[in-house]
Amino acid sequence: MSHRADTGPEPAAGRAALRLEAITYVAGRTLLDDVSVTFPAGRLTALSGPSGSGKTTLMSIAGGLLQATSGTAELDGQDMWTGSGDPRPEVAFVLQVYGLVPILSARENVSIALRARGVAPADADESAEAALARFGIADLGERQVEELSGGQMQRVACARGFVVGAGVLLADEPTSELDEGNRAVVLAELREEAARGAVVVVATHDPAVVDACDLHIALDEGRVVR
Ligand SMILES: Nc1ncnc2c1ncn2[C@@H]1O[C@H](COP(=O)(O)OP(=O)(O)OP(=O)(O)O)[C@@H](O)[C@H]1O
Repeated sequence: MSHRADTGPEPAAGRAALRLEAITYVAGRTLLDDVSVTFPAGRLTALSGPSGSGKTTLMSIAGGLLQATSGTAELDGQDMWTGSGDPRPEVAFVLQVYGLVPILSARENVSIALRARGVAPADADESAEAALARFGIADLGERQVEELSGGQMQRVACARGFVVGAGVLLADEPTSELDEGNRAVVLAELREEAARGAVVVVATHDPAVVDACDLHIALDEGRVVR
């Protein structure tokens, strides 16, 4: 793990960290093998590794979407697995396949993340618009998601993940469809979320994204290799 003390804010004293201890995940074969990693609050952590190395599986366990076969994933001593596959409300994802509702508008897709957390619809819509603006797509709010390009969809997915102000933000390849300018925007926003004190993890194949992070964990064939 590399520590770049010269970048990013100092994590607030006593902030929570997301700790994964001896995580093994078996689905026909062993996809994760005795993985122990800590994702600190207030830091941007890159998770790299070849395609199929287990990044998405590890993030799914870290966020409580998937139950590990053995081992623990805890935030401040609290188990991330709630027993149902529904993540805790403080967890937000930017998913690789976006997970957007194609027939809803961009704004509605972002707004529902807040409505699901009990935010009143008008307030949720207002925050959704602001979140779309963070990613330079304020003008696409009314457009149905199925009419958008891949990169535009990815930015809607970012807006939906970021709008929550989550304690734990898990972004799976959030820049894979983006040009350099938009990648820089997403990186700056990830940095902002960490500065707010969130645990921020970004799975990526992109060396420029790894470089922009404070910490770097690499997987290969389900094992931590750095
Ligand atoms: N539910 C499942 N059952 C069986 N195998 C699975 C399951 N989910 C993922 N896999 C396999 O586990 C391995 C790790 O997948 P994962 O999606 O975690 O990798 P990744 O590092 O995120 O890859 P990529 O960079 O391509 O997104 C792959 O070989 C994949 O085919």
